[in-house]
Amino acid sequence: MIQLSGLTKRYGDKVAVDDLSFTVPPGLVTGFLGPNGAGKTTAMRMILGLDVPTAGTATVNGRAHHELVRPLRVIGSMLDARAVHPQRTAYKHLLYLAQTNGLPVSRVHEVLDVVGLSEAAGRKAGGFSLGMSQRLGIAAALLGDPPVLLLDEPVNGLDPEGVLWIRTLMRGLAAEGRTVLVSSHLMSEVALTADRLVIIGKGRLIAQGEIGEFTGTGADVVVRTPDAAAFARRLELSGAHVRPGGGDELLVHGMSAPDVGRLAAAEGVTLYELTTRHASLEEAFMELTRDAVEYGSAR
Ligand SMILES: Nc1ncnc2c1ncn2[C@@H]1O[C@H](COP(=O)(O)OP(=O)(O)OP(=O)(O)O)[C@@H](O)[C@H]1O
Repeated sequence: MIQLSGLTKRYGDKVAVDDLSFTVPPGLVTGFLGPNGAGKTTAMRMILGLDVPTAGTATVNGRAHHELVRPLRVIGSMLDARAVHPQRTAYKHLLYLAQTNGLPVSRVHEVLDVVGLSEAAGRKAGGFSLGMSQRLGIAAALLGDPPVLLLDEPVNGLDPEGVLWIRTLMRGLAAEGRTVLVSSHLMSEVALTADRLVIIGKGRLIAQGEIGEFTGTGADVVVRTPDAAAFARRLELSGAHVRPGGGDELLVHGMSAPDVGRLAAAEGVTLYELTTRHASLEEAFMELTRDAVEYGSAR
């Protein structure tokens, strides 16, 4: 489990992470979402003890990172897959990590096998494709067989096969009971893998919950009725926000389909259609983070 409590990081006047509190439970993949510059990497760096918080705490299984005796056995991470000495072979890179962290050499062979790099183990990491580098980064994260995994944008720049591989791996790791936190700035990408979402913008928590809870955000009720104009006024009087959908169609916001149906029945209004239109996850994400985009495009 990862726990953030009032976590804050300031760089001069800039607040990169602002009073962030949330819990990442075990046994699930949690997507850590936010537009570019939202503070995801900074928060992850503080969880990993690479940056010191200005205020607040981040703990991994109840301890701050610097209190962990064998950190790689508790939390494995991939922040920047390219951050490997280019002249070092994949095997040597993992061997060095294993030896400096008191892990058995047998683990090096095991993780190379898990990520499908056994054949390329003797090649220099500097010559690796992005996909191979990501696999090596994941191998390093898995080296200590940790119960907690933290991956920063792991599918960035991968081909479809690589994306599918990472998704399947993350789901498998969560199914084994591990805590998996994976960041992304694309909702569509996380939606296919994550069970839960934590959404941040400008360093602050915007929303969190199970993935199904987000599709309801921004849902419109579509109503078709021959009395469109009159029923629109009646809906507005009841507190709904109504937009004309063209012809006999109304798009109702802020009132559920059952409530719209009940109002129509009470008013004796004939309905041809009454449908809840769920916003896609991507729409929900854009809606939630609209005011939190650091460099939004002018509209
Ligand atoms: N070392 C630093 N010094 C000054 N500002 C920083 C530093 N590191 C991050 N920032 C700023 O903090 C904010 C959050 O950055 P961060 O990289 O954590 O965001 P992110 O959500 O990971 O974004 P991305 O998806 O683009 O990687 C940004 O405005 C960034 O410019």
